[in-house]
Amino acid sequence: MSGPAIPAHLDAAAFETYLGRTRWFGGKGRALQVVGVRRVGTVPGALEGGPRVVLHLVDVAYADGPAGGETETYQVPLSCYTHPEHRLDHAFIGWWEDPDHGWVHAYDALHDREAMACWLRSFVASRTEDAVGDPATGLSFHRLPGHELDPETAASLFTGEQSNSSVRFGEDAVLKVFRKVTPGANPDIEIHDALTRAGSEQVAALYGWVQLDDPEGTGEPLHLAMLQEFLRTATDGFDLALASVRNLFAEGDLHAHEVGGDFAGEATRLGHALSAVHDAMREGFPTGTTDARTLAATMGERLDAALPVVPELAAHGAALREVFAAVADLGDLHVQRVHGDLHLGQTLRTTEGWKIVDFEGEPAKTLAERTLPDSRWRDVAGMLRSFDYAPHVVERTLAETDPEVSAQLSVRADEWAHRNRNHFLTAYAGGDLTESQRVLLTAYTADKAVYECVYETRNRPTWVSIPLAAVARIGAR
Ligand SMILES: Nc1ncnc2c1ncn2[C@@H]1O[C@H](COP(=O)(O)OP(=O)(O)O)[C@@H](O)[C@H]1O
Ligand SMILES: O=P(O)(O)O[C@H]1O[C@H](CO)[C@@H](O[C@H]2O[C@H](CO)[C@@H](O)[C@H](O)[C@H]2O)[C@H](O)[C@H]1O
Repeated sequence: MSGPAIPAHLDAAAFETYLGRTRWFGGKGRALQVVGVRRVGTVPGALEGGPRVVLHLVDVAYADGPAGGETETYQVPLSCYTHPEHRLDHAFIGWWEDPDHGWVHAYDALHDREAMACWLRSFVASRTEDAVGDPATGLSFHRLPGHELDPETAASLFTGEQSNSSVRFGEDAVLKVFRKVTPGANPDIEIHDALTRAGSEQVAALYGWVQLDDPEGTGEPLHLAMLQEFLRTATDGFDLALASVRNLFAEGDLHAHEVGGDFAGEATRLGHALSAVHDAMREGFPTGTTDARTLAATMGERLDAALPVVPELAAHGAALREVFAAVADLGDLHVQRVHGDLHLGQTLRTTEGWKIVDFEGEPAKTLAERTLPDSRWRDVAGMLRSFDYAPHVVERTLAETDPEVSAQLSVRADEWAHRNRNHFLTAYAGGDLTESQRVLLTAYTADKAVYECVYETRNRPTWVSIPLAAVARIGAR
């Protein structure tokens, strides 16, 4: 811990209020208590008259969590001024008197381009492979070889829905500041590092990262942020899929292959891209085998945990358990590092082809679970589920304005999903699947749909019908 103490009571209240207002805080809607605020370092590169950027870790406990149980830790970098900065009122966190600096007016630094310029200058100062930082706090900035940064590039915060916060520097680089942090190597950095060094064309190149050495005394570093290539020609894969579906729905009499916005070519290219990324991850990380019975049991346990949250799943419980039980007969399964939470929203179409982003895995899993080797078919199943979501999201949007939306539309939705799933799968597998692969893929798809039922119930309750319908279809096979 460094720097003068800030009155603890003032801190906790200010952070508690702010967390509840942000998009990225994972505990929204729960009764939270900030049980600790740690000042862990200052970003170098402050200019005379500019803000000091002070990194804070905020420990949060929940009234509905286990008493004395685990807390979550969120990163909140503060941009500190000696006077109010009204242009940052929307990101105001608190103000207090500091023994060393007098009155401090503190704002979420991600919203402040002056503060983000300090991060960029620190990366520029950290010459390739030679970290710059503060030995007193263990904070360090790291760079990979091969890319020059311009310290004058202006910063702007991404505005989309995110569980972290990303800032782009012009059209050159994007800095993702991790919000919920856990000691240990961050999988997004770890995988981008390996794939960038291997020359993969399917990911945005890693330029650098920020870490804190051993803040918890466990010997594990804490990864705070990742700097990578900004993909300036990128369009979100899910948005592209929605546009394709709308095209099909607008052409009442035409089939998917006859419509201008047909997605099948993109689905094929996505299949090839995922296969290449999987091959690169297999080369870059340890591989092994896992007993199929263990996997089947884990899927069953996930269903058990989902039932109290989504009681409608009970009607399909027996059928789902049969699907999982079939996996148990498959013997030893090949496992490797995978993406872990792949869907169309994690794919970006650029002029140079498809890129895959966000290798952090499913947000609800622990870091240890997210970094375990797994079957490649988990990611394939994630994509298949997304090909089901896209047409049904458009269908339900249309139904909101026109409750009489035709049954014909539902048939067309299935047609779109079926066509694109098939193109993706054929490209990924390079031909037909074996019987064992089919059994495994069906189980992973069912498992993902169960996960989605829980995810939607907690985050977008009106969407839960989409994965529930998929569960019913899988169960009815
Ligand atoms: N390298 C990049 N270049 C341009 N846009 C990107 C890049 N990486 C991610 N994005 C965009 O930012 C969004 C959020 O990124 P993501 O890694 O999914 O963040 P989070 O972990 O917060 O969900 C993505 O949906 C994508 O549209
Ligand atoms: O992107 P995240 O890592 O935050 O993933 C979570 O949120 C996703 C939604 O944004 C969720 O994805 C589900 O909805 C998508 C449409 O919005 C759909 O394409 C996916 O197939 C579906 O799973 C994801 O499951 C969740 O972990």
